[in-house]
Amino acid sequence: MTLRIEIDDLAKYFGAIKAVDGVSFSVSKGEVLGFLGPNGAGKSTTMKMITGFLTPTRGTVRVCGYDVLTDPISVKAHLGYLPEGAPAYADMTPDSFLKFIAEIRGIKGADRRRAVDSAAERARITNVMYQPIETLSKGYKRRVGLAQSILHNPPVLILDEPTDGLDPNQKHEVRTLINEMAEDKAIIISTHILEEVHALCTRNVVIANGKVKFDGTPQQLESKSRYYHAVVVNVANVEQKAFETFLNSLPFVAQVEPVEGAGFRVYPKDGQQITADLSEKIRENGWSIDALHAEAGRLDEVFRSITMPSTGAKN
Ligand SMILES: Nc1ncnc2c1ncn2[C@@H]1O[C@H](COP(=O)(O)OP(=O)(O)OP(=O)(O)O)[C@@H](O)[C@H]1O
Repeated sequence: MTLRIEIDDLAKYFGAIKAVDGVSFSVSKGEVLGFLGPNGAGKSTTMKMITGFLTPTRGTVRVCGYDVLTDPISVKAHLGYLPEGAPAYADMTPDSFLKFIAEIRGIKGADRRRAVDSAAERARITNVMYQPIETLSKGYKRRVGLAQSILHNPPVLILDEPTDGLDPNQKHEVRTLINEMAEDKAIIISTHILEEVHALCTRNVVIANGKVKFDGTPQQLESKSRYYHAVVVNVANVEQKAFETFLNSLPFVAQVEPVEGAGFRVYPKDGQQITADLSEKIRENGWSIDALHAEAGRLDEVFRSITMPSTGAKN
């Protein structure tokens, strides 16, 4: 595991506002870290500090071993950054914009053409290279931004809400692009779109009020849901009360609740998988199963419980 991004006790205060307040995590090559949190949680501020656009109040950021405070130029050379929203320079074409960025990054001559062509190809914008950026659709604008961020083939990518405001097709395309790049890079994407936890991320950090509330895999995040591994089950020709009593008597069952017109939802003890055991016990009784399916965790519920624990949801 090659560590590419190391963040230690990072903080940024704007006067009395503690936008980021002691954040620590690291990202390795091959990881796509989904940085989740509600509006105002501190995601953009953290990303701006990683990329050297904002100076931390406290703490350190290292990118590929370089400290962002003492070696900002090496840090910028090793990372690509897609800021929130669309790229500036709306009256430029993608071709002139990318050539301009290449120039700033010190890529010259034939290398410049090669870098622009390769980034344009990977971001799938070759068909709009000579059209003013302001006339492009949101999806294409975002892809121009992505092309800009990968122009120098950086080992680290920081993407701030890369799919925000895109339609489902455009979202899918941008996610595919990110997945394609994931293998040999360390990537952080900030998002509040929960479906991206599965579509994109190998790990998630959830922040709220400037502090890390969760750091783990998408599955670990999902397993915090009270619905994780719960099973909805119904049987034919059995009196409902008798069936409920039977379910409650099973050793692996923690709780049973009726589901309107669809039998019962059965919560397992200790989050274990109970589908097979449950179906076996029902068949032992000679009952025939009408419906039986396991539920996934509900990320919206987990997200709420982690970022707003006062709602009383399970944490
Ligand atoms: N330049 C600034 N001056 C003062 N306060 C700021 C500044 N930048 C951000 N903040 C505040 O810091 C907090 C964190 O903001 P940040 O933009 O990092 O959140 P975010 O998680 O990216 O939110 P969103 O999902 O809405 O983009 C917010 O309360 C915000 O108002």
